[in-house]
Amino acid sequence: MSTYVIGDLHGCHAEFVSLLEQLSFNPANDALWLVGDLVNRGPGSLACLQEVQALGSAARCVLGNHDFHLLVAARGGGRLKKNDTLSDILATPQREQLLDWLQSQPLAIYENNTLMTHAGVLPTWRADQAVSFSQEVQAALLSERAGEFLTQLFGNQPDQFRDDLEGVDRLRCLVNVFTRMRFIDANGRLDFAAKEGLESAPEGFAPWFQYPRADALQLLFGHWAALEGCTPNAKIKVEALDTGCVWGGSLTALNLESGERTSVPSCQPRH
Ligand SMILES: Nc1ncnc2c1ncn2[C@@H]1O[C@H](COP(=O)(O)OP(=O)(O)OP(=O)(O)OP(=O)(O)OC[C@H]2O[C@@H](n3cnc4c(N)ncnc43)[C@H](O)[C@@H]2O)[C@@H](O)[C@H]1O
Repeated sequence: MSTYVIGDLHGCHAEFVSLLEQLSFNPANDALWLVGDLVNRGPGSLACLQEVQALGSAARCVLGNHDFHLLVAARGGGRLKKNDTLSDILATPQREQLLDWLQSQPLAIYENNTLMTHAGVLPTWRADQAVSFSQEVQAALLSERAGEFLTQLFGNQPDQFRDDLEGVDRLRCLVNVFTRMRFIDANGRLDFAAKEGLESAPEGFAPWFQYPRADALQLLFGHWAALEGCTPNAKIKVEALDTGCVWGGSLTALNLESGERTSVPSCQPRH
């Protein structure tokens, strides 16, 4: 039995199928963890959602910012953007069932001293706190007022988590840490402007994984394609899994037991 962690699919269905074949993935014996952003930008968002859902309990995933973008577009009054590739999901007769499934996914998965989130966690958050914060957001997503929550979700403030934050401000801040974080300052304040490589760090900010932690937790994340799967000068045990498939890079799986990485090349044009 093997556990494979796969980076951002972003609708790259052909590459997903090819990677599972290369791994000889067997849902009866193996487990699949997905770091989120199953959909958008690539051509096969609907097929990716269907494929992951069809794997049943063999696949576990966390929500990414583009998964939230889909939920907000479908159920929170949001608008699609010019380059979004989500129309096939919004038009399919399976739409409500697929969205219900997506909306019920967590933002953090923790097992065997390993924590998976889409973008990362703040260095001050213990694993049990991250799981509890994920459960807070999940409770809002599963509540009767989920539509109202999705309507108010998007925004960049508050950009610094404090435990006394309440209501939708607290939830927005938690979602932004879990799904959008890249650079933070020494006080844990998030920057939302810089999206490229480490050279794009704003003054006084550093990648979240360059701050030390008090524990020896292993962190798994995707989201940051410009890292090309690397975490230079990391102060923690961490694996970056987004190798930019949708940007013409590759789709990568990490075998959690052996530490071995397997990649398949992208079918998308290089950006
Ligand atoms: N609470 C909330 N508030 C607001 N919005 C919310 C939200 N929750 C969810 N959202 C959603 O999140 C979006 C904003 O998220 P952001 O995280 O701010 O930005 P993004 O550009 O959408 O990031 P993406 O996830 O695509 O990252 P990637 O590294 O692939 O790509 C980033 C860049 O990297 C570049 N890149 C890729 N590969 C590279 C490489 N090898 N080298 C250099 N650059 C590379 C690409 O060109 C690209 O420009 C909003 O549009 C909204 O829909």
